[in-house]
Amino acid sequence: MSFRILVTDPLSEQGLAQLYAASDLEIVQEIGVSKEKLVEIIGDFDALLVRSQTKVTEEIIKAGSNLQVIGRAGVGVDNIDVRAATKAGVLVINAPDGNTITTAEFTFAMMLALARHIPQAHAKLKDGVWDRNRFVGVELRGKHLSILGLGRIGAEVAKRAQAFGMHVTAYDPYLTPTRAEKLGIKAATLEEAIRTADFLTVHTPLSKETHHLISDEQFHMMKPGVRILNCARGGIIDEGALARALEQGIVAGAALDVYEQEPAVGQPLLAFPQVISTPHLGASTEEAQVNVAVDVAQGVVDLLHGRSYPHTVNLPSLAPEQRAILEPFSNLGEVLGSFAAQLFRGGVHRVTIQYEGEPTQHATDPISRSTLRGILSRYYREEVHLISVALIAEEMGIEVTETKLPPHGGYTNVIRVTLTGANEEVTVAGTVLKGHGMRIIQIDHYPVDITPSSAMLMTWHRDRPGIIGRVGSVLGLAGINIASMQVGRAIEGGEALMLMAVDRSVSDESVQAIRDAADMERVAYIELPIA
Ligand SMILES: NC(=O)C1=CN([C@@H]2O[C@H](COP(=O)(O)OP(=O)(O)OC[C@H]3O[C@@H](n4cnc5c(N)ncnc54)[C@H](O)[C@@H]3O)[C@@H](O)[C@H]2O)C=CC1
Ligand SMILES: O=C(O)C(=O)COP(=O)(O)O
Repeated sequence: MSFRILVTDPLSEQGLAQLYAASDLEIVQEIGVSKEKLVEIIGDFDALLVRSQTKVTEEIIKAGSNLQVIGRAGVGVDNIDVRAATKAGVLVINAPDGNTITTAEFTFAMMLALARHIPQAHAKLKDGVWDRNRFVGVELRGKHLSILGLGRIGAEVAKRAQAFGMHVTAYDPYLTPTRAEKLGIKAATLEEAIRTADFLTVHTPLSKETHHLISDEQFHMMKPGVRILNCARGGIIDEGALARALEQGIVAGAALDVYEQEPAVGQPLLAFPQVISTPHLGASTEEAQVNVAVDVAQGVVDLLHGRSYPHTVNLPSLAPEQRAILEPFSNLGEVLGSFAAQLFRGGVHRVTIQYEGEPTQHATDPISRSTLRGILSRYYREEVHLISVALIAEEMGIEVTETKLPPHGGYTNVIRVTLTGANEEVTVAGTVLKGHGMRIIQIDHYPVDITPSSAMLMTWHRDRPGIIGRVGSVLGLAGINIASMQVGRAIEGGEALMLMAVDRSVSDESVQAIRDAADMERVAYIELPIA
């Protein structure tokens, strides 16, 4: 099998070398392709590689009928409709490590340039004016730097600022006091960070929460004379509010690398002499471009070949050893989910996945995703991807709850799936027995013990002699062998169920014949996702 990869933004050739080296990959470069052309051609590709220029919209993703992976050679994925990709089961990956230092250095270059008016003085001299009086700057030493977003880049900016004798304060909702202390940084609230800053720099992703994080209200809290930097994403700082703050003299200067609309030619902020600006160059060094292209190309190669990659944006990534531990539980979850969904007759309102024992010692998200896939595959017309299961459940209005309990009832591990609807509830539980594979151990309130198989038959009936024989003869006439069988009943002569693993599929006619022959309450033929 071979794969086709489309590259639409300029990526380092050195980074792409491993793609060219692989014999089963065909690489097509269409740099700067129009949206219309992209929609037209994307259907022929298994992977799309971009930087920040290509806007990967829902329309493009929908047209990408063969698309498996969208790779972003860099950090920010705000140019990719990740939700649409998730819904379509397309993995989005990025390369967040390769440009950290480059972007931190760039931010620092911008801070120094801003403090000392280097771009303005340079432009004057190039124009033939020797002016030593207009460009008196400020020192960084002793100034308060506030960093909003202390992630990879924010932390590297902090280190460099400390080397310059700045006092560093950071606001980041995920910053722990221990980490702040280790980095020698003052952790603050957003307001505190805003009020104390001489220099304020943003290093968050652009999200609903960070959009216009700095707007008129925040500018009015700032110390007059503050200097602002944005080398993260346009839109974190409200550009209109920044222009007003510059006009009002609150902001002494701003350094911008990123803009709400890019390319930002003609952006009114660029007309302010106190604003220095670059065309989204933060990650543009030879080193960073090789790094991110190598990383993302490796990610695409690994994922297309069924291996894992650590930087998946819309699916938690697992280390191979973790994968090996979780795989049997994920397979069990999918089987139980599929089983429960086939017993369920109405519309599911709620899915409860209960974990007991071993699975609770690990991240259960991958198991829950597989369980949901088992359930949703019954209802959804198209193939259900692990990437999109949570979103599909949300869109179908299904509430998903996970609970975790200590080991119970003699099993070291149990997964119990309960589907609840308006007037119906179905529970199926199972376990993984070391060296013996999965077992189904409970169906509703009946304890059972049976190895699930790809074809199963289940009956609900009143416990009485002769039932097994009648079912066996109908199956025998249809040429279907019973591989194993379990009978469960609460009390003698009461409600009972029979569960059989059969060697091949059972037709609707045979299901009806069993129902008639043994006067069964219900007979269900169940197919399970077992290879
Ligand atoms: N100008 C350029 O060319 C480049 C820009 N970038 C951008 O820089 C930004 C930071 O990148 P990294 O440090 O690699 O990302 P990161 O994910 O390591 O760090 C982001 C930090 O922001 C924090 N955060 C999230 N929401 C927040 C909020 N509401 N308030 C405060 N903090 C919040 C997170 O907890 C995290 O610590 C991204 O927007 C990225 O796209 C990255 C590389 C190059
Ligand atoms: O990595 C990021 O988030 C960047 O902003 C870099 O963007 P670029 O790849 O230079 O278009």
